[in-house]
Amino acid sequence: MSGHRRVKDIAYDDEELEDYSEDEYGDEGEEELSPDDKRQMQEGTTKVRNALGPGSSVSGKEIQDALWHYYYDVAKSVSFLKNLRAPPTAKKQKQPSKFDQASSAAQVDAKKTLGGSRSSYMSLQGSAQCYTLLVASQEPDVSNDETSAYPVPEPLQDLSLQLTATDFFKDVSWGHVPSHLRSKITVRPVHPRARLLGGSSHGVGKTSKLAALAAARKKREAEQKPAAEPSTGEDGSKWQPSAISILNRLSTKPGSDIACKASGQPSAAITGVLPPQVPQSRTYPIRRKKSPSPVRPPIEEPLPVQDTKPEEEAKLDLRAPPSTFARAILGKQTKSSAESLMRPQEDSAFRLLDADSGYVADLNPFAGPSPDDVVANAQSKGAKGKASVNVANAEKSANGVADALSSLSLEEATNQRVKSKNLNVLAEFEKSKRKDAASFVVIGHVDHGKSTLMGRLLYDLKVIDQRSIDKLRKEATNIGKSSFALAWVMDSTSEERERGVTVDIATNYFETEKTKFTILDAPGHRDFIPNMIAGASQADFAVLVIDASTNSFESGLRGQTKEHALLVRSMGVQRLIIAVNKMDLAGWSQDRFTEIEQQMSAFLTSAGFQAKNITFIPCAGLTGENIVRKVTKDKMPWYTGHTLVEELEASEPAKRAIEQPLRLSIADVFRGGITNPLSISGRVDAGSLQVGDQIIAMPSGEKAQIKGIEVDQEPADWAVAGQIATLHLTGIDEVHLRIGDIICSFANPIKNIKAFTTKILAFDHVMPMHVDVHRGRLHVPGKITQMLAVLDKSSGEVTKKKPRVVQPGSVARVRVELETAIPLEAPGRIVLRNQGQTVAAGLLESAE
Ligand SMILES: Nc1nc2c(ncn2[C@@H]2O[C@H](COP(=O)(O)OP(=O)(O)OP(=O)(O)O)[C@@H](O)[C@H]2O)c(=O)[nH]1
Repeated sequence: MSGHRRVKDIAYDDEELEDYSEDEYGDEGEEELSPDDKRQMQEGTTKVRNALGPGSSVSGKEIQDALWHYYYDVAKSVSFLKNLRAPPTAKKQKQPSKFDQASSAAQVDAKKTLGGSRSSYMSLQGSAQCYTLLVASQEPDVSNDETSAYPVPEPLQDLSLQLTATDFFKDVSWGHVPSHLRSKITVRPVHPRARLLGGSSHGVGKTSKLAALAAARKKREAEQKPAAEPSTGEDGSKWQPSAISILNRLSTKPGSDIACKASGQPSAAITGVLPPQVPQSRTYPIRRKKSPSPVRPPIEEPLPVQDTKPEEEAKLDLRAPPSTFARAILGKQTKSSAESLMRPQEDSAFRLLDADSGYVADLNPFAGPSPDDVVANAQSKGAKGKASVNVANAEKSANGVADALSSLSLEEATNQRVKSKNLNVLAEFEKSKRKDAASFVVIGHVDHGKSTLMGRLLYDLKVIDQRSIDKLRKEATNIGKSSFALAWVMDSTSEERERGVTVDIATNYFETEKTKFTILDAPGHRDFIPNMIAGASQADFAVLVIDASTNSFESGLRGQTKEHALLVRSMGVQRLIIAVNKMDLAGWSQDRFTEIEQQMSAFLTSAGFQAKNITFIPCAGLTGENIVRKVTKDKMPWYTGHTLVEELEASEPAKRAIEQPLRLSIADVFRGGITNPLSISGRVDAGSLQVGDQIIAMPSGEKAQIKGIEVDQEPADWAVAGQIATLHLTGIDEVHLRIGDIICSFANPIKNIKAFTTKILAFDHVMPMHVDVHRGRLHVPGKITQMLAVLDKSSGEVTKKKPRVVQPGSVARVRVELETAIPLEAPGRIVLRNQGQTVAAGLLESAE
């Protein structure tokens, strides 16, 4: 929703506010693209069309789908669409594989014999990468119908790319199957997947706007086409697409066991001969036209199959049998019910592990204390300082499974007490002569070259060896993304590599003579701003990457370049290095560099950065100019300043709040091995800690003890503010530790609060509204309940009391209430977001 409409919709009444956020967002998202999306789509379509040339047969819809899929990235969309239309022979010059040879032979054959008439289709070109095959019966093609869980793409126009499965397998001996038994092969697109669009696994936990729009579009299309109805059975019951696709896979071959069971014929595996031909309705149990339940049949009832005898129907229960664990838990008392859940065709291998077979002894798991009780008992005994845990008691009371657990708990219990060296950490830090530690977040609009720049930095500093880079180059080239090889040093997940888009913060390390640096490479795409906020919350300073090439700088300004800069400033970052990147594409032009420098300086100083804390460096991450090695005179004779590394080194060490109470924001929680079963990592925001310290985790309020510390991936006795440390903990369960929680000193914990007053800088119109409150990795829903005052930007004095709306760019004081209490304290920094947009960033003034 635009800020303009929001102003009109102001409602101070709490009840009205309740309805404000999610429903409206969902509806609007389903209706249409946002104006920004529309603009990007329009611009992108024109650019792609131009790049493809007038002779291209690519449709407008295909272009828009590609732009959507690649986040409006024109280059990627063009290359995808070109590949889509490229003739199969043009794709690879190298020796074709046996499969390729067979496939092209089949295509030639099919062209000769079948001409242009095609009843179904299959794109062979590119199919290996993009599609998986599903074999469906020759009955009405459910996977091709609109209600299918896997809608099939539009048929390709180029007939050389279209073949039926029957054509393809025509010359294969087992293809001589009577025509009424032949199957059709349909394609199931693997992409796009909603998960990537929906943000990272660490992230928001709800579908992104893009994913919501895509889902809505799909839903609308399905609703508009009555052709979807053929999936209704004779009795009017609708088949469940997902269930059907599962059954399709289970009933692929007429001779398979399941198909034989459905038909009442013995399977080939049992008889050693192929089954006689059977009527189709018997062969494929998916045609459950008399199904009484369209969703899932009741457990006791067999899957209804047309013309199938009742006792045979029972054999069609396709449910998975209970696991060994489930059977062990169910034990003998529930044997009959367990038995009733078993499929009749269960295999003998499974029976070997059957609870009745003797491998799992008579188990009555409820006779003694539960495994959790045993662990808890042992832990509490350890915590009380008893020298030894009463293992005998545990053995007596627990069954076999619990015995194993009790021995584990014994070890954990004895580890509970970790002796502190009682170090004077401040003195240790002073005399340690450790290199300075600094972490910086790399920010900027999507695709401006952040990851490539960092990959180049690590490569030129020899943190990454030549072999690893060669390997990445090869892998990137194999999927047609050779230009992303350096970015892959940072972007390590398959999703990120496939899409060429960073999703979550990537961390890497390097050191120079003076300083140990931690790189926090942030995603540039606006859907992943929560992850960017998380990265920025751990940074001492920021590197803002700007693409200098034509139009890119300008589109970045309308996109995330300004938003990221404002966000980091609001989160306390004062120093900014601006890498004016891709200077190779800007012809190493001094004019372009100066233009960017002037525009950005004006904006950044108005946003609260001091001119002395901003530095501009012209560079090219891809080719490596001015990153570690200086640019040669023939390219940029006009530049005599620092390289990026020199500028990083020149950054003054950030002031550390070492003497304040301990505050560490958890960035990750992980289970280690036997020696360190539970660990967390995060930046020490304030204070210090050492091995043996008692700490408290907030908001859970649970205590724990530090068993070990790692700093810079090496064991350490202590850590201080500014360092990113890994803590191995004992005496706490992992359920009490979540990403975003705060680790505090035992003596001085942070408070959980449910409301606060904050001074905000408005990015958008701000009014009483629902907001997500972000603090580092933590974010909770809340709402702005009171608009207290508009403030003068420089003096902070009240210029207007109780405003109805705060305009973008203004500073104001508002009161925020949270749905759940979280650990926050003044002067903490928070970001307020609404419907995926950053509306304000603020400094906490008082907590309630
Ligand atoms: N010509 C040229 N291309 C570059 C340069 N730096 C990056 N690129 C290309 O720009 C594209 C995007 O680069 P990335 O490093 O993935 O961009 P990013 O900013 O990290 O992208 P996100 O993290 O997804 O926001 C890739 O194709 C790079 O090869 C450069 O200096 N010159």
